[in-house]
Amino acid sequence: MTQTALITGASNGIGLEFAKIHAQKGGNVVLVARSEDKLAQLAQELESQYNVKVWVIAQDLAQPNAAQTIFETTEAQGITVDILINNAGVGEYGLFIEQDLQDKHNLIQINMTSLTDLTYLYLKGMVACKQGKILNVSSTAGFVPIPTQAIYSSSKAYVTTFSQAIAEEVRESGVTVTALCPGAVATGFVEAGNLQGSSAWKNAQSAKSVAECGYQAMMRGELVAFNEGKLKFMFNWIMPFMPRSFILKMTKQAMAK
Ligand SMILES: NC(=O)C1=CN([C@@H]2O[C@H](COP(=O)(O)OP(=O)(O)OC[C@H]3O[C@@H](n4cnc5c(N)ncnc54)[C@H](OP(=O)(O)O)[C@@H]3O)[C@@H](O)[C@H]2O)C=CC1
Ligand SMILES: CC(=O)[C@H](N)C(=O)O
Repeated sequence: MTQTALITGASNGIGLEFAKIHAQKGGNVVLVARSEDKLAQLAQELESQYNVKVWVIAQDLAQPNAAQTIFETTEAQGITVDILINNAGVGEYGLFIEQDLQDKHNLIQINMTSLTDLTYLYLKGMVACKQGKILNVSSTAGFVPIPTQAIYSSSKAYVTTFSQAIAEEVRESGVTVTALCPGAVATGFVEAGNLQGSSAWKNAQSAKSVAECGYQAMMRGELVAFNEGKLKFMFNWIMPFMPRSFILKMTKQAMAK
């Protein structure tokens, strides 16, 4: 049966690659982002190249009602979302007290609140049908506190914890929830988050490789997925045993420009 995937942040980076992967496998796609022109172009390309159905929903996930609007749109069009990929997210760089508070509210809305709302709205139907998959794109940043990314790293800690908790809640239902925790990835995220020059991205991975890893982990129903084995080992078996003061010095240094 053709499965429909709703992918947020599908106009660029990792989300764009998720859309290509799913369409290549014959899946229908709902593309969500702000850039309607880019999404329309991508929709045309995917439909002609893979003979799948593609819908475009242009929505700003920084808006409080964005998730409800997206849900009402798919409901109104009779679209059953079998796979939800909450990929959209924004970064940050700088000392907390020097940040614009509205920008932080937007980051929290996009990275946490809209992700939560979309998960709530679509998970209910998946559990009722006893099938479905959710992939929440988190980050290795969620495993450690990061000076200059204080709210971003906290937002990803939320995504990783939230995803595991609801995965266990619905485990008997046939629905799986996966948190994908990439390391540095070479996308527009770096420029958009004013992160350019930070040594953390010196060995950034490709968006394509991260999406492939995340998609496979989602299909296997993994709880928490890393795109690199060394990161999985480090964040699961090394970092938890390090002194907090040492981790803070290490993350601060990694973000230094
Ligand atoms: N790049 C990296 O190093 C890492 C990224 N991640 C995570 O991966 C995910 C994808 O990031 P990545 O692909 O790298 O970033 P990109 O900046 O390349 O893509 C971000 C996507 O999110 C969309 N987006 C941004 N703001 C909004 C908004 N307000 N409303 C709706 N959509 C929005 C953008 O579309 P548009 O502008 O058209 O709205 C774009 O499609 C994020 O959750 C990020 O935290 C995790 C670890 C590392
Ligand atoms: C390199 C990082 O801080 C992290 N992976 C992120 O930006 O999400």
